[in-house]
Amino acid sequence: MHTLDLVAPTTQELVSAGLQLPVMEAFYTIQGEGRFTGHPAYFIRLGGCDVGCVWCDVKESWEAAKWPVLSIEKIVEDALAFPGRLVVITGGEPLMYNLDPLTRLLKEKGFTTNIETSGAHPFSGNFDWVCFSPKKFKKPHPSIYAQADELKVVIYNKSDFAFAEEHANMVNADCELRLQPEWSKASKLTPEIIDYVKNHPTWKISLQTHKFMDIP
Ligand SMILES: C[S@@+](CC[C@H](N)C(=O)[O-])C[C@H]1O[C@@H](n2cnc3c(N)ncnc32)[C@H](O)[C@@H]1O
Ligand SMILES: Nc1nc2[nH]cc(C(=O)O)c2c(=O)[nH]1
Ligand code: SF4
Ligand SMILES: [Mg+2]
Repeated sequence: MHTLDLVAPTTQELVSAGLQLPVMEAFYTIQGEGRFTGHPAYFIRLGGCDVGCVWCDVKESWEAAKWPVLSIEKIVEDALAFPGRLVVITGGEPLMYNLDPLTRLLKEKGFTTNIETSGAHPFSGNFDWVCFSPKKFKKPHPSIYAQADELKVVIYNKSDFAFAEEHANMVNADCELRLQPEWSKASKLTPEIIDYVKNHPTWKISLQTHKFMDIP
């Protein structure tokens, strides 16, 4: 005799569907970088990254299994407790996950949705602003180029200027172009970036202003 069991989906299946996601931390702060510098924003930092940047400032995010898996309803409910309605989804590498359900729910609740991504995985989600920060350590997925509203390249050594220009040639013509000094080398690199931007005025400089303010 066969019984037809209704088997509850596993956590892994719910994560694959984007209905539950590993969250390293979520915090209300001031966007420190890029186009929305200075704007109050609620950051959702998803756990897990396979890009491996040597200078990454959140290496503790890399291992997804370390972080609690939360339902998208809980993630959005937590965001609603703060007065701001700008959300930044970051990580880790947020595009490791299907972001369609989370961004759909955030937009239903009235949030503006921004993402910080290396573009190393297929694009998903409904975003008002896509900040694409390509990395030499893992090639971006082709789906990111048409989506990027902002290209933000971290400058760690001189060869990164050429890497930045290569990517500028692949994004849409209206994509905003920014160069951001790698934090630990910022005192040496910032004058070089200032010179570069003055000589290549399609670029702007982006600083990690939250680190100067000593806020998350
Ligand atoms: C920690 S990453 C998380 C999102 C995604 N994995 C990415 O790299 O875009 C957020 C932003 O911080 C930048 N970033 C990370 N470490 C940095 C550092 N040491 N100095 C300057 N920017 C850094 C990244 O390039 C990215 O624009
Ligand atoms: N204040 C603040 N601004 C940020 N902009 C991008 C960040 C990130 O880690 O994705 C970040 C962050 O960690 N804090
Ligand atoms: S892609 Fe982003 S989170 Fe991943 S290692 Fe690089 S900077 Fe860190
Ligand atoms: Mg950060």
